[in-house]
Amino acid sequence: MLNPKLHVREIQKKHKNEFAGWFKECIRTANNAKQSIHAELGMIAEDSTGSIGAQTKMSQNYDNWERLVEAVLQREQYWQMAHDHSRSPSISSTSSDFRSSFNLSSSTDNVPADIWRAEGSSLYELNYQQGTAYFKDVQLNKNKIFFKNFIPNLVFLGGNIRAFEVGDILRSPSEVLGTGTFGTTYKVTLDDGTTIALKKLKETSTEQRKFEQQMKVFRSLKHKNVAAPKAYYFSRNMKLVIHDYQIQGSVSELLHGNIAKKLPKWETRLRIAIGAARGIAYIHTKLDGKLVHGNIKASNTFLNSQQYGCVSEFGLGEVAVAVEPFLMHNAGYLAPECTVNGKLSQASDVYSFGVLLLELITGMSPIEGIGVNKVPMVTWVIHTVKDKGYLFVLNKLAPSSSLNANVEKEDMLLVAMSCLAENPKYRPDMTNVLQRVENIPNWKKYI
Ligand SMILES: Nc1ncnc2c1ncn2[C@@H]1O[C@H](COP(=O)(O)OP(=O)(O)OP(=O)(O)O)[C@@H](O)[C@H]1O
Repeated sequence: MLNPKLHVREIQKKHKNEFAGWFKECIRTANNAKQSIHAELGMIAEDSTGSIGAQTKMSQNYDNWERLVEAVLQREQYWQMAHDHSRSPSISSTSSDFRSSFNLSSSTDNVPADIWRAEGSSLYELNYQQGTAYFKDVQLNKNKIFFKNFIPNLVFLGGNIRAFEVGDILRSPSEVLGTGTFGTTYKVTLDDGTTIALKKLKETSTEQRKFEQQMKVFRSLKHKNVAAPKAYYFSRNMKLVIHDYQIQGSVSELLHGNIAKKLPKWETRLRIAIGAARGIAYIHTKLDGKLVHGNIKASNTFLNSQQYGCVSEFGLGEVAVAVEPFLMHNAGYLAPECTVNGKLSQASDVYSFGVLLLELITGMSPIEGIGVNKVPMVTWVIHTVKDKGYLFVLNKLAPSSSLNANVEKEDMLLVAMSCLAENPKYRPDMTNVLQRVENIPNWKKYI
């Protein structure tokens, strides 16, 4: 593999428009080719077990697709980028990070801004506004620069994930983790052992531009309590969203997946609450304070590497198949007004967070029935706190032998109850909720 440190600035200066035009054309042609072959092949067909991996036919399809894209590109002579340059590009072996800026007009959508070698990989990154696409090879031949094996498929959104291709996913073993509101999630183990969570969205007619805009929003989210997607794939027939696989499982599994019904330590639950509150409060500050998570629940909350909660699976309502909030798989978490006006909001996020707090305090699922009438836990708590007070509820659902934990659970129940106000106007905003949740623990007692 050649060292791709190319002295292209001179070329780029002289031929900026030519490069930009080339890339635009290249992406357009490749996308057209990709779409027509997808239409023919129908890409990923799930087999009866729901597995999407190790399908010879599929990898053949992918090879065909790759060959077609390459053929189209070659035919159109888009490979040849630097013809007729008066100065030949040279190869340097002194670069430590391989970066070679093309700095094409990055203000235009779909026009790449940078190309460099993907760390620890044989792929070459091409960055453009919506994310990062990959080439397999870059070659120099005399005064010509060749970009080989254009891979216009997966777009990476930053973060520490190694570059791979849709073909890698198709060839890798996968298992279904579950099917939710927006699609089916698979755990895929890549050939080097890396695991990813891949969500195949239900059929949607979302325009590519809208989809990519939402991905751009995801790309702008950088917070340790927010598990944002790492890559996506968009074609007419298939939309994939890729996250890191969360090895510790979701908070739902931690609370309810244990056969022995052993709850995580109270201290862990405190950290989950604080982390999730930080993540949601951060999301609420984005897009001029207009971004809504829209799907807060225990199965979308995970533990980050510091063992604090982090929230995932947000904003998919914007790009996935249109789902009325009350048809979402979020029974028990949905704010009452959403069942009437069908609109998710930051206030409805606050309500859902209040439900998550109750779940952490009691260890019960929000819809688990209480008493002979099997009243759902959240409804029971809301009514019983009003009738009989906080201590009665805690003694019944969350008894604890430690005085400190009792005090903290009571504080958390107070915060939860304010989030669960029936009228959204009376719910605190997430910044306020965060402050209160952060003040609950008496950390000295845990040292
Ligand atoms: N990144 C991930 N790592 C590990 N498990 C995950 C990951 N993403 C989702 N899961 C798990 O996969 C299962 C299915 O998730 P999915 O998001 O498709 O549905 P859901 O959470 O039940 O509902 P919704 O679509 O409304 O979020 C859930 O148990 C979820 O906790």
